[in-house]
Amino acid sequence: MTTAREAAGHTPMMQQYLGIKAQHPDMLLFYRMGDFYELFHEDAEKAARLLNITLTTRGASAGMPIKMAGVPYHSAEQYLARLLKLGESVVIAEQVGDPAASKGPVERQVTRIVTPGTLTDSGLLDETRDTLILAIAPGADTLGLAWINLAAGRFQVSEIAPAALTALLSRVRPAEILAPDDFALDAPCAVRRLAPWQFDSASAQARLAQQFGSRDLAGFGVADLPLAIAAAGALLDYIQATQRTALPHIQSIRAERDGEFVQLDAATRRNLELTETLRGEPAPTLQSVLDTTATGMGTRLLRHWLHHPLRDRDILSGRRDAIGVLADTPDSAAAISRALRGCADVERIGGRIALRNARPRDLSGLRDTLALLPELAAVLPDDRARLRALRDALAARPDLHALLARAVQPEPASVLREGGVIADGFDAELDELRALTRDAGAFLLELEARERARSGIGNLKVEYNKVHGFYIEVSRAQADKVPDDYRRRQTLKNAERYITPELKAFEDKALSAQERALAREKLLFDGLLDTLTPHVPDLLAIAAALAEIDVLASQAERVGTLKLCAPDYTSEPGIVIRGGRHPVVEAQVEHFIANDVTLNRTRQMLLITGPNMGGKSTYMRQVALITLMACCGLWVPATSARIGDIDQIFTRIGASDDLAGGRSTFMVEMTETAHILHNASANSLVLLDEIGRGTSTFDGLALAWAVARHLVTATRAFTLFATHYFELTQLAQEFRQLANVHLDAKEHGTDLVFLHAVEEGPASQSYGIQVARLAGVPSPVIHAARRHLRELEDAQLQPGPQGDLFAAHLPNDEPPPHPALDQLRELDPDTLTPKAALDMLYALKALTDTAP
Ligand SMILES: Nc1ncnc2c1ncn2[C@@H]1O[C@H](COP(=O)(O)OP(=O)(O)OP(=O)(O)O)[C@@H](O)[C@H]1O
Repeated sequence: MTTAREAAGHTPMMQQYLGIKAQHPDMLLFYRMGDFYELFHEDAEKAARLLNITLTTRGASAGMPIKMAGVPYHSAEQYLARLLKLGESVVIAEQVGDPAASKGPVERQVTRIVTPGTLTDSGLLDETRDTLILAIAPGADTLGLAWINLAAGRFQVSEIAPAALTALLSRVRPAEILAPDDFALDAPCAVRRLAPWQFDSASAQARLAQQFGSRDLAGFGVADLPLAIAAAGALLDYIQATQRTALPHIQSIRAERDGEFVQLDAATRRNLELTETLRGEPAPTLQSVLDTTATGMGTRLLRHWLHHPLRDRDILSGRRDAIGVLADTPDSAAAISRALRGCADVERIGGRIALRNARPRDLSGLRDTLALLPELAAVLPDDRARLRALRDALAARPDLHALLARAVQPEPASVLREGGVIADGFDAELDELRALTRDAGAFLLELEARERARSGIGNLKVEYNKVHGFYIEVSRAQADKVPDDYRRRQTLKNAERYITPELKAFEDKALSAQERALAREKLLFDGLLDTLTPHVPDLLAIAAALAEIDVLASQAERVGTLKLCAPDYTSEPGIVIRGGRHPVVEAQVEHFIANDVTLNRTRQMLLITGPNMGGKSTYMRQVALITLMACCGLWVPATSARIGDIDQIFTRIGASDDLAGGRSTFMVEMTETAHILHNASANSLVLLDEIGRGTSTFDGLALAWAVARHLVTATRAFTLFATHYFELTQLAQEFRQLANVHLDAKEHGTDLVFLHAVEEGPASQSYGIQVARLAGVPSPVIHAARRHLRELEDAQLQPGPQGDLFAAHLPNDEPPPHPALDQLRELDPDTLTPKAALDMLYALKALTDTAP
């Protein structure tokens, strides 16, 4: 920061700059100078590095050369986009004073602050995903969270345990996080630090109530979430400070309910490649296979659905049935998609209207979209409640269309400052000013004819250019014939240019008419935004309906193309899928083999064995993906699917180390396993792929064995457990809830053919060496491996440590459950009198003395 004393030695302009910069020390300041935004000092160095632009110096201030880098005003947006992608925030200071009228530097003001999480400009936003900003207010053992999609005005809160933060961040995916200075956070996005006092719950309550125009927050169902409210208050203040305008489209706040979503942790979201591959690419993923939506709104909603699978069966069957109706009427689904292709991004336009940064083409796009709504409503089938509700939402605002049709030119200019936005006939004064400019042509022709006659100069011309305005041009040879009232304006090599009092008077009128017309257009445009602002909530409701119709129609199209079926939602716990396929792998192989799965209370865990490359991972993932798609209300790649209530999906798949986080491959594997064992319930779906392979064989085997056992007996989660430890298949003899299934391969001469069909029972062979040969491992190595394998197999026939490990050792290691535990399980504390409770305590104590 710069003190007044330090600033004193600087030029007046630098003093102004430093004054503004001192208010925003941790953001880049774009300081407008003529046609450039300039950055100075450290900002200049940073921008030069990040944007690869030239770093120069400019004069000196306080005896030091000033480092400077600049970007042209007209292409500033592309530089902004790059900085925001890198997580930087940018403060924009514009010239607001009149350079001609001001002594000293022109007055400048911060007009907006662009941050990664509060973007709303169409040029800067990614059309395919929501941009969100999230605030964290930490409490003793709870975190208050609030996040907002500013472009759409959606405001959400939640309170969670600190351990659940990573999962929530991987779901919400904010572009920017606000957190108090002292809160330790390692986030994959821009983090802005605020002072802890900015997260004050009491003032936040008042601030939010004022924003929503309500007396208190009782009506929003958030009153009992003080930390979440504190986060919401800090967030709202920050947004207000960056946008520097009212936020009329933020009208309510919603708390997420416990158990609303099927929970997925961060690793599971990644492993299932819902919207990004493990390498971070957008395809091939579940979204890339399913997304045939026609609008950015549809793409974003589908992405949101895939990341927010629900447990509310009414909503899910509503979506599923609507897709079914549209799939049965392919003509209307196609007509809907056609109409949607003409729709603008009403959600973001609505947001920009509210934030007063809408552009002319936002309004023409909105007008054209509103015009399409009746057509869309007419082709939307109405024999399902969900579709009827969506159709009603479309019928909302014919009056707004009429207004925009009258007010905005059919193809308005892209920016307001050049005019050509407001339609003729909308405003009498504008029409009159435009007529003055337009009629200039006729007047000038008439003047030219008159002056030729008056002067007798046949080639006299009346013309205009930007620098000199209007003039009469006469060739040098004729110059002595000009009348007396001609005043010389400019001398060229072969011609003289003149002005007359009449032409001067016309010039003043025409130029000022043009300027006044532009000012008038600006005024009318602002007026239009004023008129539209109170209707933004209606526009956002229309946008939500368009997005959902888009997703439903696109999924109806997918039903036929990808051969999907409608899932059944049952109250019985479990998952039963017939003819299931992996939607992404299926698109990549020539002939995909469909497989069944049955998981229920008597068949809780499937232990999957089979050769490498056999299809174990594919099979497990397809069960998770089909379950997840069903929990999004989508049709699924199977011939039938019955899905019980699933509360969470966990995956422990694939090896990856987290070197940056200081965790080895095995450590990551065990951390994820621990997380599953702590958090999975009897209604969870758990996928475990080759647990324990990252360590020595016996350690790994013993761990895998114990994990499987715990999941079957204690957690009772529906589990798919793929393993190369054949020894584990013996567990099926111990637990009837555990079944062995396997994938197989057949050797055809030197070839190995994978069958990809899931069969009951354990696998007989692993074919690891054959797969290694297919992969091109040199034949001496393959031969040596074969020889060694035979030796190992011979050694195994002798009683050895491995046999001991499973036949006798480990199972007997487990002590039988203590009888006191059984008594405790039977006990119902609510029905005990104090006396009985005391007696029970003595009885339990006596048991611990006698039992082993
Ligand atoms: N059901 C199927 N139908 C057709 N092809 C399949 C099927 N399942 C898997 N595949 C093909 O086999 C390849 C390997 O499958 P996957 O990775 O699931 O094997 P895996 O048994 O998990 O192997 P590993 O034990 O080496 O991890 C897939 O990339 C796919 O091309």
